[in-house]
Amino acid sequence: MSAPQLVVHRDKDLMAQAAAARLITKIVDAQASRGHASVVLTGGRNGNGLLAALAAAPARDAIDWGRIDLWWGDERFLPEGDPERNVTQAREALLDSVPVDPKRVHAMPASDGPYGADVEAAAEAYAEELARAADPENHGPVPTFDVLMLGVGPDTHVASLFPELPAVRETERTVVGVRGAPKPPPTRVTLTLPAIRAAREVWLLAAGEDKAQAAAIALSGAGEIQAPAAGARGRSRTLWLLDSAAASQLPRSLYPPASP
Ligand SMILES: O=C(O)[C@H](O)[C@@H](O)[C@H](O)[C@H](O)COP(=O)(O)O
Repeated sequence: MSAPQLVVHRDKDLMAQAAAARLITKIVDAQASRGHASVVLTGGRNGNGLLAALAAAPARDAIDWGRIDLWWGDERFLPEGDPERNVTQAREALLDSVPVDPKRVHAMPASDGPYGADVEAAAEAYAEELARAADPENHGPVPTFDVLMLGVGPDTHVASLFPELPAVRETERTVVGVRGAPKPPPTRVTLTLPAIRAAREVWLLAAGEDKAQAAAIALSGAGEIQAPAAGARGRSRTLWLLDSAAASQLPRSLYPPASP
């Protein structure tokens, strides 16, 4: 696993715009070299801010929207269409504005879907959907995601992997149900660290003063059980995208060199 790389932008808006530009390039390159792209989206303010910036980006339609698979790192286990669901917010921010192939938008099950209120069954169903889409050559339980994005919570949680809770300790399953999450709503579906670490690249999004302590903890050697963001590593790249407020408590040794 590669050591995390850090890029710090002036403020939240610039971070979202720059991250969106970075994502466009990554997707276009993946489509050029492999014919398709596979991206995992994240919920939250930073995640949705990036999607909104992507929707407004001049180069947006350099992406072939019919050849991209979209997955989620986690989902709030609420009824279909609930405004608090990550997929609802992603549709509003971006997906309703671009011609994605609905069969390639892989939303996590809703609490009024085929599994009802059984969040573990919903998680198992999503794990099976991931396994069906896994690349035959690598026989892995999930596709080789080109980019997996994660917002970072003030407590260092990523996806719905919260410090010390059972989900962050999962070492076998790729998707699990979460009950009693400290961030409402309490019931969620989430990828686990083994699934996250199958991605080629993991991008962690942290903007705002309220992320400064979490970034400093996660990047200063904390363990993944106490600081789940510390365990979010990509196979070939782990990239932290911060704004200067979120980077304000980083050890000086970590802060990227000032531009010459
Ligand atoms: O369902 C969710 O809430 C998100 O998936 C969650 O993991 C989010 O990314 C972080 O909590 C950061 O959220 P903010 O960017 O809003 O701080």
